Order: sequence, then structure tokens, then C-alpha cells
Amino acid sequence: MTTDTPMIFAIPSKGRLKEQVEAWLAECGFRVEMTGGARGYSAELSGLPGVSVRLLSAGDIAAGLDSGDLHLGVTGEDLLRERGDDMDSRVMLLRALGFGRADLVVTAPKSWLDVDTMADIDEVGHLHLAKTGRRLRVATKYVTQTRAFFARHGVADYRIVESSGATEGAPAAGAAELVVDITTTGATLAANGLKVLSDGVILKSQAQLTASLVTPWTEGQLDSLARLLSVVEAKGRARTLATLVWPAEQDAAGQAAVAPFVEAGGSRRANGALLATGDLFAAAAALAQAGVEPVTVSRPDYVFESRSAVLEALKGRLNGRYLTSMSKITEPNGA
Ligand SMILES: Nc1ncnc2c1ncn2[C@@H]1O[C@H](COP(=O)(O)OP(=O)(O)OP(=O)(O)O)[C@@H](O)[C@H]1O
Ligand SMILES: O=P(O)(O)OC[C@H]1O[C@H](OP(=O)(O)OP(=O)(O)O)[C@H](O)[C@@H]1O
Ligand SMILES: [Mg+2]
Repeated sequence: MTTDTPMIFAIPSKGRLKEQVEAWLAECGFRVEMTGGARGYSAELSGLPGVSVRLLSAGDIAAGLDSGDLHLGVTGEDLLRERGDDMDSRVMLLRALGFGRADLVVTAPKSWLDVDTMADIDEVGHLHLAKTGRRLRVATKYVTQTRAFFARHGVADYRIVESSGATEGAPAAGAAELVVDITTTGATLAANGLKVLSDGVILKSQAQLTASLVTPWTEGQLDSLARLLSVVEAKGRARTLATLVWPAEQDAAGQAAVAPFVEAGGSRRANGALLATGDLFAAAAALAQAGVEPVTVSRPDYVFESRSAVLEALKGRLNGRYLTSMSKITEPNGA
């Protein structure tokens, strides 16, 4: 079924996530076709009608999912969590995409030799306040997550200095004592003489395919999501599996040899099996041992399954809450 109002799907228009998102979509077999010219900010996905693609900054995608202006988007989990401690009530993370990885961390100057943990920060905070009458300053643009993390560790004697760029330079510039920022290679922290506290990892972030729970979803829009998700999940599954094929006349011996691997997370095929790639060499050895040959191995492009647990979980969360009046969600039936 095609919808009259398309599902709105936002992807990064710039920055470090842009190319990786485009590569991921291409790998799934979708082409992003710009509508309104190559320099426009709207597009369609080839082969997937009913989806309107918007190109936005990663930060705006998090905001649009949170406000309900978008149905679906790809952005960093760090940016989503920054929308509020209660963000899980407004958006649902559908799938971690394995790229755009960055850690949100609490850092202190390397020269603070006695400081290694959040408990040390608590102590230093008290001392600093007693000695100077001022609170320890923490430079960050991740205010929400910094507050929640410091509270969880019982650290109260600090204040946040909001920073929107070059945050790691704050201590050297005399603008703050501590820094909370994201790091990937650690090069920026090292260049600024900062170290990550041993219990200072606030979030291990990566790009997430995310649905808004506050936008009204029609049945047709959920159908579009179902099609997109089935392809994305089929591609993800394919990456973890390999197909083994052996001669028909040796099928009984072949199936017996791979039975333990099928049980551990594979499935039988006619004259072959679909197995976890991690089991591949052990299975090949078992087949050789049983005298089954030749065995050919290939990687599937997609492995489709009829149900998506993630989609059913999303429907469960939407059920009766934000659906438009015309649409009705069928409960996942146990059949
Ligand atoms: N090394 C990194 N540095 C910064 N962001 C990274 C890094 N690796 C992954 N990311 C992720 O990329 C996203 C931010 O991307 P980007 O800076 O392009 O977007 P933006 O913040 O919306 O744009 P702008 O910084 O221009 O406002 C975040 O989710 C972040 O976690
Ligand atoms: O651990 P690293 O590999 O060194 O990467 C982390 C740094 O990269 C990003 O800055 P960016 O260059 O995007 O500048 P920004 O501060 O303007 O976002 C991020 O804010 C960190 O400063
Ligand atoms: Mg940035």
C-alpha cells in the first residue's frame, strides 16, 4: 500500500555522518535521488515509494525526531540523548548502524596526577570551593548528559560553562577546569593535555536509525517503514551469515556434519546450510572430516525474514498513543 502522505526520513546533509549514511543506504541497495536539483535538500529513495527524504544537519535531525516533525532519521545517539533525560519517551532507537562512533567523556588536565575518577572530582570540587569560593567549571556543549552523569556520581560542586566549539581548549584558555566532549581517536584530547577519567565514559555513541514516537504515524507510513526496515535488517543479517553448498548425493552426511552449527544459529538448506560466519571454518573442517566435498561457500546479499521484532516493538509503543484517527494498528498476533 502506498501512502498519500509520505513517511519523512531525515539523513545528514553535511558533516562526518553524511558520507557514511549515504554509503550505508547504497549498501542496502537504495539510491538517494535528489528532487529539486542537486543542491536541494529533499530527495527520494529509489525503489521505495512513500518515503520523502530530508537532508538536515545531525543536530536538526535529533531535534526534528524529538519534536515530531520527522518520522524517521539517522543521527548520533549523543545528539538524541542531549534532547533530555526523558528522550526515550519521545523517540525509539531502532538500529545501531556501526558507524559515527564517538565516546562522550569527562576529562581533566593530565597534570592533575591525583585525579583519576569521578570520586576524585567530587573531592577536588569540595576543596576548590573551600579554597577559592568558586565552583569547578566544566566546559561542554553536552549539558543534559553532563548534569545527569555528575548527579549520578554525587558530584554537586561544579558549574557548567557552555561551549559550542573548540571545547578542549577551555582549560588552557582559563575558561574551565574540566571538559566533557566527544572523542574518537583521542588526538584532540592529547593535543590539549587532557585525560579521560577511568570511570568517565558517559556514553558510547554511534549513528542510530531512530523513529519519532510523538509524530502521528499512519498505517501507510508504517508500511513504508516496514519495507525500509526489512531491507536494512536483511542486509545486516546477510553480513553475519554464509551459505554452504555440497553435492546432493552427500546431503545426509553433510547435514549430519553441520548439525551442531545449525543448532547454534544457522538453518538447513537443500544440499547445504546457512551458518554464522564465525562457525564457517569449523563447519568446513567437520564436512571435510565426513568426506563431504566439494563444499562451496558464498555470502548472501540479503537474508529476509518475515517478521521484524523492532517494528513490532515500535508498533507496541505507538499503539493507541500517537496514531492518527484513520489508522489502526493490528496487534502482532502470536500466530
Ligand atoms: N570524531 C568525531 N567528532 C565529532 N563528531 C563525531 C565524531 N565521530 C562521530 N561523530 C558524530 O557525528 C555527529 C555530529 O556530526 P556533525 O558535527 O556533522 O553534526 P552537527 O553537530 O549537527 O553539525 P555542526 O557541528 O556543524 O553543528 C555526532 O553524533 C557525533 O557523535
Ligand atoms: O578524538 P578525536 O578524533 O580527536 O575527535 C574528537 C574531536 O572532533 C570533534 O571536533 P570537530 O573537529 O568536529 O570540531 P567541533 O568542535 O567544531 O565540532 C569533536 O568535537 C572533538 O573535538
Ligand atoms: Mg560538530
